[in-house]
Amino acid sequence: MPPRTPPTRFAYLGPEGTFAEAALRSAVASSEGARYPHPSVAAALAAVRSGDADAALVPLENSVEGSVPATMDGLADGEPLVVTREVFLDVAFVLAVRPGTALGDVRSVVSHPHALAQTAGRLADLVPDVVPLPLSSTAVAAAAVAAGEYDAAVCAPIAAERYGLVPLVEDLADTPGAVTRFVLVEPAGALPAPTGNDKTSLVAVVEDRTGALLDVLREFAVRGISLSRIESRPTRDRLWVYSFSLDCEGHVAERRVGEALAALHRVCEDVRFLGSYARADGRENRPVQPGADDAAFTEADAWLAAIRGTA
Ligand SMILES: O=C(O)C(=O)Cc1ccccc1
Repeated sequence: MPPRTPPTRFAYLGPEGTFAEAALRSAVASSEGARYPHPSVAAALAAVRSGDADAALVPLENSVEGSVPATMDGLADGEPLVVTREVFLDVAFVLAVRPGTALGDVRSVVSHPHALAQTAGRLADLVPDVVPLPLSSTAVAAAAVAAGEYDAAVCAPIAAERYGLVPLVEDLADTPGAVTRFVLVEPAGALPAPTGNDKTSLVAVVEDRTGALLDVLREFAVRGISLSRIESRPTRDRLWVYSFSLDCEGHVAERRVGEALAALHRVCEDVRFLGSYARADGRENRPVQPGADDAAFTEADAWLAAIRGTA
């Protein structure tokens, strides 16, 4: 495999001050490339697809709220992209206002839907008469409050500072300790080398028939591959036809994972490979079961070749 050219132009869900920017900063040093804010997840992914950026850092899921649909769907559809890295970030929210605003003055609250969902209980207590409004990111919300369009934003402390706001309430999350999983996405073909502790992501579209999901799961189970996430998403273009978005342990370069993907390719309507990348959630993959490691596959190949007289 030729060595990959590391990305140097990074798109992210902007503007400055988003959690996505913080995740990108934590993963990629300034000396390794330039960061370009984009107004939406779709725009950041489009920048990679058009070649304007080499990679995009976007939120994928949150430990409290679940997946970010814009990212799930943006990866499942359109020109293929792959995840080359996952980045975990602790998120802490503040209720940010222009200096001088008191809680009693707050008539509107804005933020990213995930931030609003994770602070819904506290907001209901603090500003019961306000119906929070979703915007494309926490930092765009902070900028809109600074511009006087709304009274308060749910955002990162750093975003409040960046837009000249003050934190009226700190530690706003209903569930403390929430973690968001971001992914670095590159054009299809980028494949980091296996590290021995990797994950593989994919989307499988199955026919509407009895046992279709079981057929998908079986291909992993018989090869001793553990799944770390599975969820269904509507295909959108076909009514009541679903795709399954999943992460499994292992790297596509490993035989058991490669063979599971090849088997899915045979039995599913469609399979989209979404990348193999180093596991970064602080956990270790389960030990590979006896008979499921690469050496066992190679030995079995030799055995079969001998039977067929092709050795
Ligand atoms: O809007 C942001 O700052 C993002 O990066 C998306 C997001 C929103 C809420 C929690 C985690 C990530």
